[in-house]
Amino acid sequence: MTDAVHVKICGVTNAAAIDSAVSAGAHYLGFNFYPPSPRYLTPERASVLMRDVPAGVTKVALVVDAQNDELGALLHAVPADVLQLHGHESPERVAEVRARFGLPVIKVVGIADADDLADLDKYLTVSDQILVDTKPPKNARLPGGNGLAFDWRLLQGRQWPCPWLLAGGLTPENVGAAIRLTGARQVDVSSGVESAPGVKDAQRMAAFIQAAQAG
Ligand SMILES: O=C(O)c1ccccc1NCC(=O)[C@H](O)[C@H](O)COP(=O)(O)O
Repeated sequence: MTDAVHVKICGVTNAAAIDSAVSAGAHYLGFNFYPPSPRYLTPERASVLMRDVPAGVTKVALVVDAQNDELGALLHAVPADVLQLHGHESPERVAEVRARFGLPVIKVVGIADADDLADLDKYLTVSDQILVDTKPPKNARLPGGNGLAFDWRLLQGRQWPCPWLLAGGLTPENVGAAIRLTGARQVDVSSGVESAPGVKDAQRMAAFIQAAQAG
């Protein structure tokens, strides 16, 4: 028997969403520190919310092209377990952040076509995990959390030496098919389990986790 698929619920913004995600079996919770996002939390607010996350659930701090002083202040304020780098961080920058701040790093790589998979390879030795997400369209307001899927067939037959998560436009309705096609053992979702931007829906989170783990 294989282990259950791990689910990351990204962009939780309040205690009710955290409770629902944890009760439904989320393995990771993502806290968003990108100010233009509808899921943004101040470090002060996030710190209060993160304190009540049970041990065993991984608290991920999502940042976009953050500089060292911002990261230092953030990690002083919040008890994050992992950093998610969701900007244009180079492999050298990922290695630097990991060494300087001493936390495991998830680097996000955006995929639109097969060429992007070559970029992904550059991060395999410097990042603890890779989050394989849809590349944001040029006119997108946000670098992630856009509810758009990429062509999952691009991942068929791929194997990487480090753990990875599949993201981008996943929903309770399509996550089973995405897992079957790609072989993902970890999945990440934000807008597909919301009733409005930044508002997580308890029923959709539970349905998503059930579908992922059945998948
Ligand atoms: O969600 C946001 O607002 C966001 C803003 C800036 C950078 C990343 C952001 N979200 C990233 C995530 O981790 C999402 O879970 C991932 O991109 C998938 O999002 P979705 O397609 O909405 O499930």
